Amino acid sequence: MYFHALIPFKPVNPKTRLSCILTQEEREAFARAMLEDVIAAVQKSGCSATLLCTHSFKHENALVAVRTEPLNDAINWALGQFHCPALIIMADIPLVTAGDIQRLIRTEKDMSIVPGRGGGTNIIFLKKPRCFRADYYGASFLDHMRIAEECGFSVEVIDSFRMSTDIDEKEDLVEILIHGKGRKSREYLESSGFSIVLDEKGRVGVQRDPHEEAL
Ligand SMILES: Nc1nc2c(ncn2[C@@H]2O[C@H](COP(=O)(O)OP(=O)(O)OP(=O)(O)O)[C@@H](O)[C@H]2O)c(=O)[nH]1
Ligand SMILES: C[C@H](OP(=O)(O)O)C(=O)O
Repeated sequence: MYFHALIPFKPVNPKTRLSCILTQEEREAFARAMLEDVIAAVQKSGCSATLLCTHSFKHENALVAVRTEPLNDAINWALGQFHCPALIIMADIPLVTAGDIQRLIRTEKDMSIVPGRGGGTNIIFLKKPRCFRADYYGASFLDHMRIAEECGFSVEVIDSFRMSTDIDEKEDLVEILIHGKGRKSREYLESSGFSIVLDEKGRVGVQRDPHEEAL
């Protein structure tokens, strides 16, 4: 089956929730590294990619559409252009694999969806994208389930650690350091001096070599 992946991406001043440990320039490089991981998985799954970018951006393996309106408006504009099944996948889930994506697109339902932690939505696969409407932010998983029902879509909810792990906060970096073997995002963190550390209660966190800190 031919399908297309839509990857929203903010190349300028992204991941502000990581400002406590990364400068703007570093956040831009890190967001770009996570994007590379996502594009690699998308391409390996046999899917072509379009980046829906807030600012001008170039990528050798993806088409780019620059859309300056808010995220949901930009996605809904894009969904209206599709004549084939579509995947909406966020650029901050670097642990995703091609096999994970194939699991989504093999669904027998009209739509498959991967929740993010805290009520969000990390990936949606739509056989009829033009009928759907995206509603990210807040408890978007519930909103997307309701919209699917309004559209009359059958839905498969996919439970996957790798796809549910979106990287928003400092604590999330642990998952890349532990599970991100071979990923550009892990390479970036390691080359920037990040490593895992245990606190006095044995909980796993991240630390950064003070010599690598640009803040
Ligand atoms: N096209 C587009 N993509 C966006 C926009 N805001 C975020 N994104 C992308 O949507 C995905 C999820 O966004 P967030 O987790 O909120 O990322 P973020 O806005 O960079 O992070 P914070 O500043 O920490 O909220 C990522 O792939 C972002 O690059 C936007 O306004 N337009
Ligand atoms: C844009 C997206 O929204 P959510 O998944 O929280 O609805 C996100 O912040 O990852």
